[in-house]
Amino acid sequence: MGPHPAVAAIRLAVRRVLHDILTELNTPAGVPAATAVERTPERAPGLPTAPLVLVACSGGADSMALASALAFEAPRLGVRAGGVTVDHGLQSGSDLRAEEVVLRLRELGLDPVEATAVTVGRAGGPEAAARDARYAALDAAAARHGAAAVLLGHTRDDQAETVLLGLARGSGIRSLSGMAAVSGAGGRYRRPFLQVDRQTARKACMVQSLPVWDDPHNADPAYTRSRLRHEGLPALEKALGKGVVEALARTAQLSRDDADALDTWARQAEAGVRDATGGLECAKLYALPPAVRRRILRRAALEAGAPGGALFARHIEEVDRLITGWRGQGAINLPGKVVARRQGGRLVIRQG
Ligand SMILES: Nc1ncnc2c1ncn2[C@@H]1O[C@H](COP(=O)(O)OP(=O)(O)OP(=O)(O)O)[C@@H](O)[C@H]1O
Repeated sequence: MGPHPAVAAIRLAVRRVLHDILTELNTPAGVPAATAVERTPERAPGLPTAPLVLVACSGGADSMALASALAFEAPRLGVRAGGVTVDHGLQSGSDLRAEEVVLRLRELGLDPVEATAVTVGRAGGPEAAARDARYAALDAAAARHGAAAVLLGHTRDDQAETVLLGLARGSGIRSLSGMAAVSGAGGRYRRPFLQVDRQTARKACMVQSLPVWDDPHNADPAYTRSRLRHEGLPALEKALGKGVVEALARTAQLSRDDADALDTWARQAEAGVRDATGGLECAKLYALPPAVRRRILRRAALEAGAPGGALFARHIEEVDRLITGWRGQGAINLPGKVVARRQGGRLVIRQG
């Protein structure tokens, strides 16, 4: 008899990502994919060591399921599997819990395994500060161990929540595109469970008798994401039906593809709207579709020194009116002391 369907689903998701990682490792600089690494689970002495893949594990159901699937699949593909848990130090006893997670990961057969403690600052609010500290620690661990990739346990439900948060910001399809399956420096971070729902991950832990830890923050209504998880999404499901989570996750993928295509178009179009001195020509900008034009304007504002996190859609709309609704209006002040003004037929965006 095969594994429980939930276990089969999480293993398949991880297997696919490990295959991707191996294919990329075997194709540096366009060399056709060799399957040497895949065919030699046990390495002969003298051969380079097998690539290492780490799982970032909080001890919660999603990342414990991920760790168990990695522990199962990695040796079959000639990959070494390790784990890292980050102690945010935000609750008393968090260090003991981190040690417990380390033990569980070791029991699964992962090696190396480590707990790493971080100090969470305040910048950007509690969730963002914890996330920044966590990724810095995971980056450091990946570099220290020379890991080829770090797996994260975000599920389809997390993706749906991220899309809704983006929708509420009202800043275009990039913010609807949720989390990428591959992100970080050199594509370090992988999210194998973006198509796997939270219930499946939880079930997989249950049937494998894996103890999981439920983070009290996940149920704390002080956190926006927690309110969305426990109040927002259930209300949407009640009103729109059960398929809403899947539809939101699909929206993420479609939006990401659209946003990537528009970004590429904008990069290509930019060369055509600049004059010999690099100035932006208003008439040529006017002729472009708004989605492309606004991307060029945003890039120009960022290049001039406007901070990305403070540059909102409404700022770009204001600048856009210098092109599309020109009636002699004055300069537009943007974050980071950047100023956009129209001078003759040129748009000038610069600091000060
Ligand atoms: N303390 C931590 N140490 C290591 N990795 C973490 C930690 N917290 C989160 N992660 C990683 O980030 C992913 C997303 O975490 P988040 O807390 O947003 O979601 P979650 O649904 O609660 O996940 P989980 O059930 O695995 O805790 C986790 O699945 C895990 O891979």
